Amino acid sequence: MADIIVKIINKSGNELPAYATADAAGMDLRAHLETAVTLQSLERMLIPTGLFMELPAGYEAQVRPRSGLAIKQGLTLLNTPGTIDADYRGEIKIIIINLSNEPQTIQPGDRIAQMVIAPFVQAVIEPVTVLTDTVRGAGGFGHTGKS
Ligand SMILES: O=c1ccn([C@H]2C[C@H](O)[C@@H](COP(=O)(O)OP(=O)(O)OP(=O)(O)O)O2)c(=O)[nH]1
Ligand SMILES: [Mg+2]
Repeated sequence: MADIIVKIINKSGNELPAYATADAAGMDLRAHLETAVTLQSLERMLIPTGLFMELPAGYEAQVRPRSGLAIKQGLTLLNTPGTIDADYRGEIKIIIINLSNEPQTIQPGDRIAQMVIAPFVQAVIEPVTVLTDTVRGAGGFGHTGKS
């Protein structure tokens, strides 16, 4: 299988994103900060990474929370999974929110999120007036498994 090449400009001074283990799905992303920042309970903040990327056509990057930060500090991503488009050339930024009851501090270089590279398809939208019948029909939101 050919390598999927992701071009990255790193203006952060932090190490480049990398897979921590042989079969890791995500690469951790680090905060590009001059000084530590503190988020109050329920406060959200846009944290820069200092990274600028060029993904191959047909691929996106998904920015996801780290489970350790979520369980230990209540820090998660407000828009998870964040979508990085293949044609985006701006800085990758992370929307962190503090869902804990206490203030939480992020230090420069902290690993605040992880990034998964994934293929996607662009669909062709076909407007119609009737959809095909199915067993499920309009049932949803806990519809199955009831007698
Ligand atoms: O967590 C995120 C989400 C998005 N982006 C960047 C890359 C993405 O390609 C662009 C637009 O993201 P999105 O489509 O989610 O935002 P929008 O609110 O729809 O803005 P736009 O109108 O620019 O698409 O912002 C990030 O850096 N971090
Ligand atoms: Mg958009």
